[in-house]
Order: sequence, then structure tokens, then C-alpha cells
Amino acid sequence: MSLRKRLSSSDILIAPGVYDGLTAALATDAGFEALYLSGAAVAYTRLGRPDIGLSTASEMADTMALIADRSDLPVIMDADTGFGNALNARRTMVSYERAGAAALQVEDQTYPKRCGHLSDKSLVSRAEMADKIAAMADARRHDTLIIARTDAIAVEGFEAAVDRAGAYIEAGADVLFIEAPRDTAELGRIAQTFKGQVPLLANMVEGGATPISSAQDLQAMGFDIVIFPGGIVRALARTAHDYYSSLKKAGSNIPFADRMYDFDGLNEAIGTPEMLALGKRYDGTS
Ligand SMILES: C[C@](O)(C(=O)O)[C@H](CC(=O)O)C(=O)O
Repeated sequence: MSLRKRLSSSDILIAPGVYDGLTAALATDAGFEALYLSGAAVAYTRLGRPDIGLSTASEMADTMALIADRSDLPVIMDADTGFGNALNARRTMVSYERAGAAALQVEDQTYPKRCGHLSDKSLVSRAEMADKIAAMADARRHDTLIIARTDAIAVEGFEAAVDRAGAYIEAGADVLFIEAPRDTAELGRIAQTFKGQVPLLANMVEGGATPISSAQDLQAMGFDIVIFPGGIVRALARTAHDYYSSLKKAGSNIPFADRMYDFDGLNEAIGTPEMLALGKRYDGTS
């Protein structure tokens, strides 16, 4: 089902963050209906660095292509600022579509951007961002959704964020994402203001500016999509930290065994038996 069609349903869409073939495979097997390719998760895992605009558009497109090889689910792709001005954003649209994205999220920060939950962000003008959205809409070759994000709450205040969001819908945004509301009341006001105009996205960042709500509560407020972009990295980083400490201390993985897949367990999780059976089917002997 196309992402646009799925968003016409009244059930909120939960898109967990992924950043490679493994996380895409595991999230797909868990039964989600869409994935979120998080720029933060790519920076955290590939670079071991913060989400401050260090990853390149081509690194992101390569990652998208690997995920599309491994999962048939629609992928919402983080396009940051579009990597520059409107012309850069047009090119980002075309290359991310080619890599397999079903939706591109673009934000009104200056380039290079930073995580929406870090301080000291700066914005391009409302008019520049509106033109960037229109440029991306004109450049797309498929029914790729444009998710317009404003980071204005932290920079210009809540009312300005609402004004910007209205302008971005007028410019052609298919989905609205107001980044980092500071409390549940602000989340509720966003839903009340824009419900019924375009689908609304909420972003749950553990320990970030917005208190964590469940998908059920966000749906009751009026949200249509919720992303959990970096949760998987926070979970895996914590496990990796504990794993390396344990291995260093014990000189073996025996103390950690009940927190790990063994050889067969991992092979099962990534579909090794099915791949080997497929190989046999095409090995010229049957
Ligand atoms: C949504 C986001 O842009 C992302 O890169 O996934 C980040 C999330 C994060 O930093 O954990 C954001 O700016 O909110």
C-alpha cells in the first residue's frame, strides 16, 4: 500500500528509526508498516558523531538503497535541510527517490543543521523554506510525500512555528512536522490547529524536548504518524557499551550470553535458512 493511501486510515502509523539493512530487517519482521531512516541514527552509528549535519546526502542515499534491498516497507527519509538551497533540495529529492524513499522530510534550519533537540539552531526565512518545498514538489518524479518540518519553536516561539507551518502547507507540504514541542499542551495545540488539513507527524526523542507519549495517546490527540528515530541506537549503544565492558573484564562472552543471540539465533533473525534454501533452488542442480 502506498504511504499516501495508508495515511488516509484513521490508525496512527508508527515508523521506528532504522539506519541499515539489519535494523530494517528486524523492524520489518516486528510487523511495522513503515520505517523511518533517521539522519541522527546514521550519524550516531556510521560516524559515531552527533546529529549536526556531518553526514552527506550520498551517504544517506546509499543507506536508503541498502534498506530498500532488504525491506519492502515504505521508508520515510530524513532529508535534513535538503543539503543547501532549493536547487540542492531538488537534487536531494531526485536522488532519494531513486534510492527508494517514499517520503522526504525537510526542515527549515540553515545548513548545516543540527538535531532539533539541541540548542542554538538557526532558521532560513519562511519564504525561502516555502520555495524550497515548492521546488522539491516540482522536482519529484513519483508520488513521494514531502514532510515539512519547522524547528521554529526553539528559535522564534510557538506562534511563529504555527505561522510557518501554515505557510509550508500552502507551499505544497503533504505532511506537517512541528519539531520539539515543549510539553503535551503544545502537542495538543498543534493537533487542534492543523487536524484535518494534512497528516500530522510527532517525533519521540527519549530525553529530548518533548515528553514521550504513546502512539495511542498521540492518535487520540489527532496525530497521524509517530516516529521513534533514535530509540534503536540508544538501546543498541547501551548494549554495546555493556558488552565491550563485559568482554574486556571477563575475557570471554560467557557472562553476557543471555543478552546475546548465539550463532543460530542471529542467523534465524536475519533469514539465513531462507537465503540458503533460495541459493539451492538456483544452484543448477534442481
Ligand atoms: C528526527 C531527527 O531529525 C533524526 O535525524 O532522526 C532527529 C532525531 C534525533 O536527533 O534523535 C531530530 O532532530 O529530532
